[in-house]
Amino acid sequence: MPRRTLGTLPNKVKIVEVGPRDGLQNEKAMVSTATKIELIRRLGEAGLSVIEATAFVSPKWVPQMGDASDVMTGIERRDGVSYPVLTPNIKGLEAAIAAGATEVAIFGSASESFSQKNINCSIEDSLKRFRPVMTSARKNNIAVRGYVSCVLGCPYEGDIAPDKVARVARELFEMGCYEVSLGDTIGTGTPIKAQNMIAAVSEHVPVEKLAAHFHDTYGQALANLLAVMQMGIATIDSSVAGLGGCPYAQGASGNVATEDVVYMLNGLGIDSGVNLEKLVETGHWICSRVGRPSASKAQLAIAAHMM
Ligand SMILES: CC(C)(COP(=O)([O-])OP(=O)([O-])OC[C@H]1O[C@@H](n2cnc3c(N)ncnc32)[C@H](O)[C@@H]1OP(=O)([O-])[O-])[C@@H](O)C(=O)NCCC(=O)NCCSC(=O)C[C@@](C)(O)CC(=O)[O-]
Repeated sequence: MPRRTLGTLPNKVKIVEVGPRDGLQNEKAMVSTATKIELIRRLGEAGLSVIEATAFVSPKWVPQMGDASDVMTGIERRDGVSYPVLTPNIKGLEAAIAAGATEVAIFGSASESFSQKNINCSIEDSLKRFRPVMTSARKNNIAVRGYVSCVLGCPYEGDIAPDKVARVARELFEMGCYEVSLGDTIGTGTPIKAQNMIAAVSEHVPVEKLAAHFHDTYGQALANLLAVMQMGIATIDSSVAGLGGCPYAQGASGNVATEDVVYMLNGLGIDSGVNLEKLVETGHWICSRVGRPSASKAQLAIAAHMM
């Protein structure tokens, strides 16, 4: 039988694990700093090479990230693993550097309303605010990643035109972000919509510099990922056990679960460097710690055999 293919897919995918930050930021009950540190350790042990550790944001806005400095100074750093953190402004960057961060992320939005709700300023002002962060990061040898939220829809404005996404992504890239992560913050995207958005953005930012950051609110995230991988996307953001949601996007569920992504990649013969069994154990462990069921289908299925 001829071997079936899904078009051109990458040989290797880099997973950016966002569970300790995006996954936990929306938890109502405070998760202890020790649990966060242990989660990051276990994720490293499972083979994740990029683990977004925390966010140096205002604790009044996101109380769960109020222990950012303690998390960053408390983690055990593994060789070959990077631990980026969110920094919305210079104050965040300075605190992140003081806590030993070597990589940060700035985060903007393709939606004017979401920008106001999330970071309390317009898109234009956010870009102005990011410039000194970039300059200072460069001086301190800190790598900077960029995020664009609401790339496939906004909780306040509905549809977002791909050219709006492309504009913000281009600004972040031209400012010096080494990679731009495109967030389907509310998970409303579907595969063709996701491909159209990537087509628009990749006219301005090389596709190998883009990452897909898809939430799974409508169960579309894996389908959307496969669709954009066919266009050359080889960096995927995901969250262990599918934990998460955005404090400024009511009803949005977590990122696509890392376990589900790794299971799909394994089935496609694509290397991610992640040990699925160890990841499943980690997903099981963090769900028991935060007292919620896993949102990962693969985790539930595999754990049923393992535990
Ligand atoms: C950006 C601000 C700070 C503006 O908030 P603001 O109120 O306009 O800021 P401000 O400069 O007027 O400062 C207000 C207070 O916050 C303090 N402050 C100011 N900056 C910091 C800081 N860095 N760290 C700690 N404290 C800070 C500052 O010192 C002051 O304290 P006070 O004098 O009142 O005691 C605020 O809106 C904020 O922190 N927003 C963060 C919201 C957030 O974290 N959202 C979730 C992450 S984004 C996301 O999830 C989407 C993503 C990335 O995953 C992709 C996707 O899925 O789409």
